[in-house]
Amino acid sequence: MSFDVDVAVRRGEAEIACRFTAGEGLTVLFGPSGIGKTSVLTMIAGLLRPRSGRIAVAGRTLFDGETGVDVPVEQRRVGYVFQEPRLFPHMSVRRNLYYGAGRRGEGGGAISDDTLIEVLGIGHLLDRAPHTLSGGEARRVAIGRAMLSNPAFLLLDEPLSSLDRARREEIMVVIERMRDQLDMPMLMVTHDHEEAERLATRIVGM
Ligand SMILES: Nc1ncnc2c1ncn2[C@@H]1O[C@H](COP(=O)(O)OP(=O)(O)OP(=O)(O)O)[C@@H](O)[C@H]1O
Repeated sequence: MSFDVDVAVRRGEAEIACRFTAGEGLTVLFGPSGIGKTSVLTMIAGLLRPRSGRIAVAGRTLFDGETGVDVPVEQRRVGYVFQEPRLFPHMSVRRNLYYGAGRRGEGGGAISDDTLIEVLGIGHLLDRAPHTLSGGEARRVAIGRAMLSNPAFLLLDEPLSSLDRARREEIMVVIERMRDQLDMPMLMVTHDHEEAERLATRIVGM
């Protein structure tokens, strides 16, 4: 089981509850704007505490309201790709990419750095500054930065939003390759039906 999630939380006026299990590959959390998809990702990441419930990823319990387990965010080994790329503006692409790489232990991650940079198609961008990148390039670097921190699982929050058609296609191809080539649980949020249908191994409706 890659994701085993059963959480509830209140945010302002909104009561958010979500329950699903998913196997290997890419799980898509699908639903309309405001339903609570981002909130679910932040609970799985450990940035928002559920009022109750349980979160396990790849067999490891990260939160359990009954037994009091609540693994801190920095120990969850989560790769989080936010809705906006959020690259550090004063660092080159290379330094952005390797920002979290100190966490890689002996033997590196599930994929070598060179392979990852090749899959993402960002090898020619390493010495560039973030403000010189297109939206699609910046997204690919943000995905690379998350992956190079050697995460145990990957959370992607609308990684295709606000990109034009060509850039969306580029990122979709990258996500498909990661889904098919990496043995890593991936959970992606979208409100776009076509994206969900194309990329998901399993779709969870919210
Ligand atoms: N800090 C907050 N204070 C009050 N209400 C909040 C807060 N954060 C989120 N909410 C509310 O919780 C609900 C879920 O928000 P969330 O961002 O998780 O939804 P979403 O499905 O990811 O939406 P979108 O697709 O628009 O990003 C919304 O109704 C939102 O208004």
